[in-house]
Amino acid sequence: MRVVLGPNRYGKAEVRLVRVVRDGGVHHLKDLTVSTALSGDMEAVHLTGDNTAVLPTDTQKNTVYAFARKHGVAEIEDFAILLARHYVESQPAVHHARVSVEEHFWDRIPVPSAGGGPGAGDRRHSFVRSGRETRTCLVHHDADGTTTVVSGLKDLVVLNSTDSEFSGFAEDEYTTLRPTADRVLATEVSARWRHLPAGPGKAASYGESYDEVRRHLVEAFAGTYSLSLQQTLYAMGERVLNARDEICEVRLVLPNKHHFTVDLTPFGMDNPNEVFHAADRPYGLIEGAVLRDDAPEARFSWE
Ligand SMILES: O=c1[nH]c(=O)c2[nH]c(=O)[nH]c2[nH]1
Repeated sequence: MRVVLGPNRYGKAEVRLVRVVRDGGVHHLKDLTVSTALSGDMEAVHLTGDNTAVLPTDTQKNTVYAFARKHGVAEIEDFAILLARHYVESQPAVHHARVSVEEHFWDRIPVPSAGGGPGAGDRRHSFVRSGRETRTCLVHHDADGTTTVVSGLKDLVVLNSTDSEFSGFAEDEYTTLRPTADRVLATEVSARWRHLPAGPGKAASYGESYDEVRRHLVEAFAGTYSLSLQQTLYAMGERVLNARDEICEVRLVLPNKHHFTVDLTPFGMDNPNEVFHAADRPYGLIEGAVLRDDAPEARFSWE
């Protein structure tokens, strides 16, 4: 028996970066959490403690801040690609880089004004952290020249207060769930979508692509008469793939945020689907991938 080193990578996790762009007196914010991980010829460091091949995680972190200053931060995918290529192309021992970025949104604080007179509008340098979802991306760059891009979002909470049923399910001796023809359907969407290798089509930036995929996901959730969350999941993925040529696969994680009608009969009241207990756990967890049948090999895209 011989012991060998298995797959490994190392990097800096969750570098918090805020970049302010000063456009005259009007400021713009980018608030990111960046994680980098490198792999390659790392036998020596693990087996003998020889650090020659190791670009320190501290350096990886510094590069994130330096690149933010040098190149600015536009779309998170572009920033991640720049970093991933830099680590691989500048370090002979590094054969693969994985960069993940989360973007936290901020909204401008509106200026209060009496009757919308002079001074009405948005503050130039004051922001409130948005209640919106978090935008994400995961980029890999390999020494063979391959770059893969997965974009995504998380913490997007949506709810339909009707147009959702769940019935006709399998039953056994442990089943107590009653079929329902009208329930609340709520979920916190985690979605990731894989771009075709060429990236978004000529006209589409990653920003436009993100806005459109998000719109399609939300509209598909709202517009689907749901017989199960699984069916809604498929409809959401299918809608994105039909609408967006640059995407070849969508992966969704949808917790079923159960809303149970409260029994008010002890108080002599009915409850015609109006008062609910929003349970936080346990929750159903529905996960699935929807993809074009001609999608290219994913290789390391999702890792
Ligand atoms: O949409 C649903 N899918 C399920 O698989 C399931 N299981 C369950 O108890 N409720 C639901 N709802």
